[in-house]
Amino acid sequence: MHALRRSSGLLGRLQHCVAAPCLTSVPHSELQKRENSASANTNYFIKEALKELEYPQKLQRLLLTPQREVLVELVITKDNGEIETFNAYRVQHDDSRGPYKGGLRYHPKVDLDDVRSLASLMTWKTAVMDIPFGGAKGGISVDPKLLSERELEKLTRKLVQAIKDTIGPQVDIPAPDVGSNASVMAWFFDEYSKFSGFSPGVVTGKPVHLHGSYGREAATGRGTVFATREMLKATGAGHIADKKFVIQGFGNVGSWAAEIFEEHGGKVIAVSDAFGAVYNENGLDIKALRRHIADGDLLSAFSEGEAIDKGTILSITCDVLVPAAIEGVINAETAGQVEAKYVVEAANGPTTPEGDKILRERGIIVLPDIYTNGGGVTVSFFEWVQNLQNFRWEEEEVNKRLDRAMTEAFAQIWEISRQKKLPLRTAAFVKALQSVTRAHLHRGFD
Ligand SMILES: NC(=O)C1=CN([C@@H]2O[C@H](COP(=O)(O)OP(=O)(O)OC[C@H]3O[C@@H](n4cnc5c(N)ncnc54)[C@H](OP(=O)(O)O)[C@@H]3O)[C@@H](O)[C@H]2O)C=CC1
Ligand SMILES: O=C(O)CCC(=O)C(=O)O
Repeated sequence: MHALRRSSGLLGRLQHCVAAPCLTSVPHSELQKRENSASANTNYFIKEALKELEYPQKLQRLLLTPQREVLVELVITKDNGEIETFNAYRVQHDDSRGPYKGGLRYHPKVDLDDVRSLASLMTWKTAVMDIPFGGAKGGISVDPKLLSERELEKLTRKLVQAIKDTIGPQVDIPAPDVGSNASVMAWFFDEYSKFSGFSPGVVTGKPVHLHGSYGREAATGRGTVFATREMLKATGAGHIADKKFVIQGFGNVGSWAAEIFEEHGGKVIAVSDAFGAVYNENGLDIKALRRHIADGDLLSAFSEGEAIDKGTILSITCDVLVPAAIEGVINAETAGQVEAKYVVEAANGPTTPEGDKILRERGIIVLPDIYTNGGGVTVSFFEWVQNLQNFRWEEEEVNKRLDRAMTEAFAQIWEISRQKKLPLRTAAFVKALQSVTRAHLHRGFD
């Protein structure tokens, strides 16, 4: 711990970084910590793990503080000739273990505080999964459903033009998140390459025919299933095959997780999206449901299930509840209604500290986000490696490596949890904090 005394030098450098690259200044009100904000919730969980580690205050601050925050305004001309502006963010939390890495969220409610929280989660996730990346996240305050494809493309290209000097294949590598997808990543790659030459490694989650990786689209859902399998095994609960699952969110992560749970013999008895929910006590036919949605039909109109109020999804009796949509859904009001033995956090930040406390008191085991959904960034890492090598792996190879990564990370978290008698979330943060701290100490601060 001797080297930690030098952390004030690094803090100085970080403070400089925070101020220097902002393309417009961040409103002071935005920078103030909000009670119960997403970043306050994330920091609460980190601090809980820091109590186990007893690191000096300056080091704690270094681990909690993002290294750089970029806020830009994007202006596009819409198809009808009107001009519209959007706020966009990229927060780079920590790069001690490798280039910054994390998705781009296109959502009307996204703000700097959300992105700050999500960037921090990426730092701990890459460390938990032991892949050589740091943590970052980006977002645009936009409802992508209200833009035409052409407008969305323009907006993405404007984002690249605005942040191109702070990203790059060895610097910061974005990826899909809520509201963005492989097409967005293709535009991103194309626009960046205009400035820097052919650079497929600047972004992951690209279409498979355009330097994407087999298996990336399904990776977060598939990783969630592997994670659940390991948890059920370790806790003596048996296999996925005889379990009932309820999934909130039926986008990329939720729908792939549902399909792969079903492939493993699990019964997915209810799923929801932003507009509705559908239930079948014998298990929904997930492939048929996905086809139904791909045809443009409402999830709740699926004829092989009963439409239910989406507000009831968290309280349906099941073995495993999988929040796979948005933040903060399991909170002081809802945690008491959860009727599952396990909560598997496929979404980022679905449980607030208050919600987490209630689940713990009720003996419900929570598999934390920074591990559960780490399959996405793990296969993003595989994609990046393939891009650097100009080479392609078979899907079977990708999935096998993903399985190994999820299994090994679980074993380490489980061991810490057992040895230190900690909930899995705190154990995961302990593992991640130790790994990131070790990287900082080895690299030095001068
Ligand atoms: N994509 C990835 O690889 C990764 C994603 N994650 C996390 O997983 C979560 C989901 O991301 P992803 O699947 O990519 O996003 P998508 O945009 O593909 O899907 C989000 C899903 O959540 C639904 N949703 C939105 N609001 C609500 C609500 N209030 N109640 C119920 N459902 C709702 C959406 O419904 P609708 O379609 O009707 O809008 C949609 O089905 C996020 O927390 C994300 O950060 C984590 C790691 C990697
Ligand atoms: O694939 C990636 O690089 C990051 C995905 C992401 O944003 C996440 O894990 O939350």
